[in-house]
Amino acid sequence: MLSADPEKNAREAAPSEIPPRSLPLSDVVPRLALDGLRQVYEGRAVVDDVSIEVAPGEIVCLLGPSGCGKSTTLRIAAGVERQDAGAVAIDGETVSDPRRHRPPEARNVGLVFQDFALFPHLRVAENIAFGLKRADRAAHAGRVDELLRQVGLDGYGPKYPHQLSGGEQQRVALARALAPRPRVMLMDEPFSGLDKRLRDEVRDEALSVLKAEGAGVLLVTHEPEEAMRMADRIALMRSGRIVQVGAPYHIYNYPADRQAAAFFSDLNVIRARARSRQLETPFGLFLTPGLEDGQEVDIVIRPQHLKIDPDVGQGGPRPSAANGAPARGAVERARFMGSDSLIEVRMDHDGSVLRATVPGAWLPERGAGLWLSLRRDRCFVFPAD
Ligand SMILES: Nc1ncnc2c1ncn2[C@@H]1O[C@H](COP(=O)(O)OP(=O)(O)OP(=O)(O)O)[C@@H](O)[C@H]1O
Repeated sequence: MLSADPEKNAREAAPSEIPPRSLPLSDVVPRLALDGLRQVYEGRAVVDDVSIEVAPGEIVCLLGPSGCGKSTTLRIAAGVERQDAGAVAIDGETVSDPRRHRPPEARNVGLVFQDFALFPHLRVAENIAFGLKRADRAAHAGRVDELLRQVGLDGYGPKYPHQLSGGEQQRVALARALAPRPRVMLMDEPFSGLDKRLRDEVRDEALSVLKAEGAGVLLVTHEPEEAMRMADRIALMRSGRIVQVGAPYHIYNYPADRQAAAFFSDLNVIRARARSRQLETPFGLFLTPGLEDGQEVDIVIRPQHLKIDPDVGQGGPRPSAANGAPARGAVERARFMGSDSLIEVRMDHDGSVLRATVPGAWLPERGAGLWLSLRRDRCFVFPAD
């Protein structure tokens, strides 16, 4: 039975699919703990009561649209900005609150920010060695070579920054931040300047090194796919607040609200009104015992979760508990997208267009009849916008 609580729907629909959530263990002191951070600019709270913990060896991605406060949160964690309220602790020790403020260089954090700056007059190897403590520099002559290899820049040590592309410079900045083996690594879109193949390689290598060393990584990105690929946990931000935290699987499959769902993919939305504890729709009944009579809701489903059956003139597939009843429509447009095909279907019952994706290449003719069904275990029901 569906309720307006998507987590409850999901739990009831597919309990065996839910993996354990990778929350930090409560008896482990977090590498980084942000507690009730708040920052106000020009009368607007751009960071509003943000709390999150990063465990040793954990990668947490702050994910959200442009301007939602991700970078400001990271800058406060680094100490390059002072918060109006809240506290930052590293390995259990408070390094900043409204009364105290330890500067960034005294926090044992690695920083990789968008506006990274290399020393132009120093060679690549010297730039990286700068990240090592003075005493370590001589003792770890091989460390610079190891770091260069990790970021895919073997042999670049003698070059100067101006001889490098933007992406190469970015990787030198990453190596410099990795050099002192920081306990906390703060990264703001650190791989954005790299092309896809290189980005995957450098990212996987850098993050596995950080994980192996037990660092806590807080990483900012606005790309959902990147966050899903990298994160142990994603903290979804909107308008200065964290709206949901969880493992990528959890955030994707059990979004907190419609906007959270929309952040990861296109959505189909079917508006309905509750009556006698159910929703009557062209796709069959949805039982919604938790809804009041008259409440308007949106039934939301991702394009890849619609079930498609070609109309072969026999009235469509039989209704079932898993998929409800099918509704008929006609192909408006079909496009090949690379790994899958996107089919836009104009529905007979109300002329609305629903989008469905199928793996591989399938391009039915415009006007071809199709039956669409909504997989009940993949539907979310949210209060109407
Ligand atoms: N020093 C500042 N003074 C005034 N407003 C600021 C300042 N720094 C940031 N802002 C505003 O605070 C909001 C949050 O900015 P922030 O850089 O944290 O967002 P973001 O989520 O990292 O965005 P993006 O992904 O575009 O980098 C934005 O509206 C920004 O314009």
